[in-house]
Amino acid sequence: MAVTTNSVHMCSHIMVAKTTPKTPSFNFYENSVSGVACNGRKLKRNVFCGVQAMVQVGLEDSESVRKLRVLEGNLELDVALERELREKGFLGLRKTKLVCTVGPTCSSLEDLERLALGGMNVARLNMCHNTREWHCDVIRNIKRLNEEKGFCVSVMIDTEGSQIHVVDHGSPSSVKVEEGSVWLFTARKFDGSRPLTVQANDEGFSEGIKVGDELVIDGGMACFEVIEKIGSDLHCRCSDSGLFLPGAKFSFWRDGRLVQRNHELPTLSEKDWADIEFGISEGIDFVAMSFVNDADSIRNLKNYISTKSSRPIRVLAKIESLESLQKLEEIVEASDGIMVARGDLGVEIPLEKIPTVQGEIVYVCRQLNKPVIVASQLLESMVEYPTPTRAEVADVSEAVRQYADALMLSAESAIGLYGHKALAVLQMASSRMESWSREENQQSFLEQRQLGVSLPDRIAEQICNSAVEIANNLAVDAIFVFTNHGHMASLLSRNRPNPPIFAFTDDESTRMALNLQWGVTPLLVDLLDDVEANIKVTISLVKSKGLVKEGDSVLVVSDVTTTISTPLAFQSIQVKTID
Ligand SMILES: Nc1ncnc2c1ncn2[C@@H]1O[C@H](COP(=O)(O)OP(=O)(O)O)[C@@H](O)[C@H]1O
Ligand SMILES: C=C(OP(=O)(O)O)C(=O)O
Ligand SMILES: [K+]
Ligand SMILES: [Mg+2]
Repeated sequence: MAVTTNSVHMCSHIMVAKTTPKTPSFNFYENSVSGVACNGRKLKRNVFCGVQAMVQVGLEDSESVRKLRVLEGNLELDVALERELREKGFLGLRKTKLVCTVGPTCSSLEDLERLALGGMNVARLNMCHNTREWHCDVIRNIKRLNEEKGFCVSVMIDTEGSQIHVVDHGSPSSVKVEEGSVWLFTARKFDGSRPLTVQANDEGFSEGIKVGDELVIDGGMACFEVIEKIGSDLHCRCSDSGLFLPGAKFSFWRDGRLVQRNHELPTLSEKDWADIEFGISEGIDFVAMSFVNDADSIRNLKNYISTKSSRPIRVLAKIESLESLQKLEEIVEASDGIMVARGDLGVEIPLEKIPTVQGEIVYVCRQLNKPVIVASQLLESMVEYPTPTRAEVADVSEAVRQYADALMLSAESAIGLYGHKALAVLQMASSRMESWSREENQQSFLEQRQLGVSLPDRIAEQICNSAVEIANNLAVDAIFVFTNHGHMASLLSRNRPNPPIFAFTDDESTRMALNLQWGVTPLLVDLLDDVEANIKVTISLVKSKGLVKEGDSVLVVSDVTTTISTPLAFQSIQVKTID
């Protein structure tokens, strides 16, 4: 079949070829995709099936056709992953990625190594806390583990952002609020703590607030009714007793709806910009931007980073306000990934809405092919106890069932005594739910998004959708993908295939970014210009590590250019049986 458009010539081949034991060449037989599928049975040895779509790019596009470096290679495989692979085999590999917040109880080299061995894929540094020097030491420790011990842990900084909250006076960790008691909320500073007085960090905290509005602390820790407003000060009577925790956040409600206020606080404060600058100089992989309210702030930061850093840094948008939910699609499109920041989100939307909103965010991210992290309070009780509540395990399992790319620990790892245990719980719960989902085969069909997507992108998407269907039907042991910027790897991941995806790249920042994508094991390898040679080299490298053996089958997807003099971009699928 050949389709000709103005600047792009496209022809698709579907081939099945069989080798004879002694000759390396293939005899090709034309066949159809349905002829390739073997209804879940394993391929016989020496059978080679291939589906290829070739795109001949017009001359004006030839510059953009990527060239791969020609170098015989060395395979960099994460040691924690290698261990897991040996223990559990390909199908047993955990697909859901794990993010750990690093804090005082896990910041030493030994503790970080323990977390890395326990499956931490990304280390998160919350710039709200501690000094830049402290964060610097942590980042250097992680880089050291990666370089010296062969781990592959990416680094994320999470900006402090600007938000209205209670100023912490260093008073007892929690203050009791009795029903009927009347409290003063003010932005005025005073020394030490004063009874029944709460200081807000911003003068505009009560702008637009009226007598009769409801003031909710931390999404329901305590509730007040505004009974008097004098200047910017509010007198409030407690209507539902509870607790004030340090740095408590508040939201105002009127007639059952959040009072949205466009206060003047910028998404990135001066301190945030300085922290980002610091992150760039330390070679971080991700910036998670707190309190994103529109796509512009994401685009600005991405532009800024591209002018300041020679190495790409992925920008993740934290969805933690009502406004960001209202502009979800545009924010997801503009960002490199999303964090469902349930802690603050639970202050701005009713708690009972969190599970469905989380499901929607995860779904939109998958549609738009962006990785998504489900964060906050997953195993909160493990901050104090060595075992989670059953409800927490159910919450973790639900996030895995929704096919989130990653799960995140916050205080559990940052200040808890059982951070490594919490990580093990995530590991076990996600592996269990993944295999259950696989058995249920609840692969939900992805709508085909056609609008606004260019033809080469659509080809890559279709190739990856078909590749995953073939991989699942043939029950191959693994999917190999050769990728420069991780695009094909993420399109494969988006289909949540049964076999693991091994993404070979020679770009270090691509490798670190792919650490956040469901089911993708990113490997750094020197790639050759020749697709067939890359396949040969990587298979033999993986084989030499004892990770694949004779009779195993792998499906290979590549989106690299050819060596042929006419510029050709190949996107191909092949199934190889190891011999
Ligand atoms: N770098 C750090 N230094 C000290 N404490 C930290 C650090 N990172 C996190 N924490 C602690 O862990 C808790 C949970 O982390 P996180 O959820 O990231 O922050 P927060 O609760 O402020 O939103 C924080 O409240 C804080 O007590
Ligand atoms: C992850 C979150 O952000 P932070 O911990 O920075 O408040 C959250 O609010 O859930
Ligand atoms: K933060
Ligand atoms: Mg938050």
